[in-house]
Amino acid sequence: MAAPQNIVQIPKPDFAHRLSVSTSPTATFHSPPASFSGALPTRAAPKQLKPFNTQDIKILLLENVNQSGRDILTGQGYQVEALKTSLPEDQLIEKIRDVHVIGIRSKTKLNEKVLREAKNLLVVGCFCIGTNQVDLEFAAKHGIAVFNSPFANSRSVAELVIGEIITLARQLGDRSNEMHRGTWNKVSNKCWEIRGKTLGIVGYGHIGSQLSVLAEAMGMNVIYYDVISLMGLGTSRQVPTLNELLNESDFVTLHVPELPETKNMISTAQFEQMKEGSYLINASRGTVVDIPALINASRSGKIAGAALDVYPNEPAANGDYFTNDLNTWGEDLRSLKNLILTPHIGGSTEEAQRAIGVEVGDALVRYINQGITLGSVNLPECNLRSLTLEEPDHARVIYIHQNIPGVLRKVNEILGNHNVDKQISDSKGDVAYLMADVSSVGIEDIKEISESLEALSSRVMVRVLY
Ligand SMILES: NC(=O)C1=CN([C@@H]2O[C@H](COP(=O)(O)OP(=O)(O)OC[C@H]3O[C@@H](n4cnc5c(N)ncnc54)[C@H](O)[C@@H]3O)[C@@H](O)[C@H]2O)C=CC1
Ligand SMILES: O=C(O)C(=O)COP(=O)(O)O
Repeated sequence: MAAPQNIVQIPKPDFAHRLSVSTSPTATFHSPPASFSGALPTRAAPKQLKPFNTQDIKILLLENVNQSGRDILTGQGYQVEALKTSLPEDQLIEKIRDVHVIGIRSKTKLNEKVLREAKNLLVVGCFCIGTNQVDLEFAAKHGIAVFNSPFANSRSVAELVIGEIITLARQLGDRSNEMHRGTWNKVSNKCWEIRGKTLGIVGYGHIGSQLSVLAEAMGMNVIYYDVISLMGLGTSRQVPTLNELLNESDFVTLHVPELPETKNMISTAQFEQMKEGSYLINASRGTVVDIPALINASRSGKIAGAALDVYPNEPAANGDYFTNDLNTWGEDLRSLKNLILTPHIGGSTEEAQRAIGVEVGDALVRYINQGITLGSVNLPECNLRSLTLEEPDHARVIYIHQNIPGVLRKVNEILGNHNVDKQISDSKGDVAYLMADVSSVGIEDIKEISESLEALSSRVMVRVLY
């Protein structure tokens, strides 16, 4: 479980009025919480909170984000609404208009249409690995940072796949279903040990490489195919083409991201390349396998079984939704032999979900309170050591802007009237991120800096934290 977070100081009620500016986080000033001393260790005591209204930060968490993440966010005094499911697009649009932060998992599609309505949105937390469900480029161009948890559930997926390899090799799904129906069917025909068999891993990233180690420990030979050249763990071996992998493998398992290039990566031609009686496992994304082609390969006996955890269309909530209404081939798929179907549970373990909650929750707090973008998947990664107690009249200026010539000169003209203690700036594609800590500034100075930056034509988003 996450360590309990310190509760932020209760704001003085008249503070926003004294500032005579809105307390909207996209336009206003926030100080870091006393509980957070920054990503880099510092000897000086972290700066105490000045009173400000953190109650104003509204967060919507969808898809049953783990309690660990919710605790971190509510511990900061943010207003958190947590729902168990994702939302239909129209309801999502209604809700997203209001919030500064949204937390999602793999199901919620934050496409351009939805993000266009998200006028107050500062940051998206993907409480999962995949970020294919978010229009990352649109978000970046509108100054919305996106964070994820790049590997906290990798082990859970790898373990599920190990379980599926044995389950397929021993036809456990079918035997268990038969027993549930009262049928005793003791067979050894086409049931195998996995020792000495070849596992072909497509995509040798966090999950693929973790799986490689586990599979070798169980006596499998491991080969892998990846678009980049990677060092094999143990005695695993990279093969130069997907076809070579398909030709050699007894089990093929897919661990690539959802990309245009991975759409229907395994289709009729690829099934033809697979060994007679081999097995396919997909716990990556539903678009990677052409399901009608899989149905044909299974019916013809080309493959002896398959395990699917992900589907092109997945329901928003738990219930009896896995029908032809969801995917036209639903019933055909369900009728196949030695086919394990799971409802996208690869990363769904207590360990993984807790760790993801903490990792993404912390990243959101760091970003909201300090503007630190370390780990962001769509903005340049910038960090500055935190402000301390010895720096009482400092402010942190964050200027997200178009990556075009001449911007820094204009920004520094604005900041130039003050002492800039430290500054960092980086760019990624069309968007650049600047952080500067300025000293000896009062409320009026902060207001003036904020308004001057807001007026620049290169502006994407301005935030001032103090
Ligand atoms: N079923 C579930 O619950 C879960 C599913 N996933 C899915 O698994 C995917 C993989 O996860 P990680 O291993 O963490 O990702 P990763 O980014 O660490 O590794 C992906 C690997 O695929 C390779 N790759 C990309 N395009 C390729 C192509 N066209 N051909 C061959 N290799 C290619 C990359 O070079 C990289 O090495 C995620 O993108 C996500 O969609 C992740 C977690 C849980
Ligand atoms: O981490 C991922 O990318 C996954 O696919 C797991 O998604 P989930 O959090 O279970 O919706």
